[in-house]
Amino acid sequence: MIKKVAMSIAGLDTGNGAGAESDLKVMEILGVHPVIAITAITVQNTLGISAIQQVEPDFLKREILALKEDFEISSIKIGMIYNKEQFKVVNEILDDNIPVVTDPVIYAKDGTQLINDIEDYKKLILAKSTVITPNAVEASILSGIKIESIKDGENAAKELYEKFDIPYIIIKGGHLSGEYSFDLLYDGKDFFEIGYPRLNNRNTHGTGSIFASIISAELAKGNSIYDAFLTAKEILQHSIYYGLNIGKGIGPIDPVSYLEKKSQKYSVLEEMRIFGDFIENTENFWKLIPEVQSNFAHSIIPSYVSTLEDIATFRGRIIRRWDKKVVVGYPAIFGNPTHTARLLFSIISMGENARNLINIRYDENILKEFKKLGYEIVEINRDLEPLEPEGSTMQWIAKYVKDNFSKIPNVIYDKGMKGKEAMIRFWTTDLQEMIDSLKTICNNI
Ligand SMILES: Cc1ncc(CO)c(N)n1
Repeated sequence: MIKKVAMSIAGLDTGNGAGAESDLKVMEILGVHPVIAITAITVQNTLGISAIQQVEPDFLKREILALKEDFEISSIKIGMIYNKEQFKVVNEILDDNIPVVTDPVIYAKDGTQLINDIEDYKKLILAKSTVITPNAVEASILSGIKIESIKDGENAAKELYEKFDIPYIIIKGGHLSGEYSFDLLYDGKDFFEIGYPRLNNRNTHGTGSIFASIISAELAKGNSIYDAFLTAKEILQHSIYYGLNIGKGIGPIDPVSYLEKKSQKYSVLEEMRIFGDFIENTENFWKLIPEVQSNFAHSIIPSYVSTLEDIATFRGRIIRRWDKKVVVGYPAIFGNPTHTARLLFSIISMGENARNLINIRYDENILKEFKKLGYEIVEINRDLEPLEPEGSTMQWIAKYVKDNFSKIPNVIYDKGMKGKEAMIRFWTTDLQEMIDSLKTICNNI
């Protein structure tokens, strides 16, 4: 196995939010092998930086040379780099044939200065970069142009492009206001702007480092700056959404969640197959299927669920045929707005650790079996359901049960009403528990 190798020249954040560790994390996720030259150790947690120990310039040089001698480096990312002496060392080893992505982290979130000797930095580091990724504040400092709008950002990008002869300028608009957060890329000819809905999440530590690392990793793999920019925006949005609420201050964003969610979705599809096999091979299962047929909703780990896209159901439902055969309507798909998916989503939104939900035929004997298995059962009276808004029944059921019983029992049934078939809905956390319970019921009815 061979991977591209990308070098990160950065400070170490003891709290593992920004800097070298965040570079490591996200580059690994993107399939690049990161190697690190540490410029400084920062004593840092979610509350800020309390001390900085810089690495001697000579020692930094030895780190970089050891890496360059051994590996074929496909891109270099430069983050915190402390002072003039360090700039000189780095400047000497920069090679025109290797893309250099520079994140001018002049100040940390708490205001601590991470890069000193700014005038030297401009000459020795900025001007040798292929891409720079300042936020609006940093771009203002470096260009001398105050940035309060996208138009200002475009002017600052032009100024930086012309003054320092940097091929690509990216200015991040996360610090500006507005419903959308825009970043812009300037290549000397055109502006490319990407906006995502602004997230109000508090835990945003590491955003800048991770953004630049994604650009660097993507360039190392040979992707274009334009594709790298798209990838960075997408992963950043995801990582901020799932930012970690740990520590007493501003917690780290979580790029690992991007991979975690993808792999969970794969497991969910495999488990849909397992559940489908169980249904099709279980005697008497047809007795559980109502007139409107059944479906089964299965979710990724509830703490990762953000929309119906995180819940799978069978596109063709679970059908009882005329000859009592039960047929599963594959494929399993995510984001299908079925009753089962919407009810499971609502139950999860109420804070329950629910992952599986099936609707089955209303029958006193089936309810008795659930009771025998030890489940708590609740009846809801659909006469109480408000008529408006239409299509919100599943949300209403979850809220009604939660309000009246504080937790949501695993078996919820109603006796129907005009035009609505009576129904039992059964949810569990554990898939095997659901299979075992349904198997027992099928054996006994
Ligand atoms: C080590 C380090 N690099 C970069 C930043 C900027 O977020 C930080 N806080 N710490």
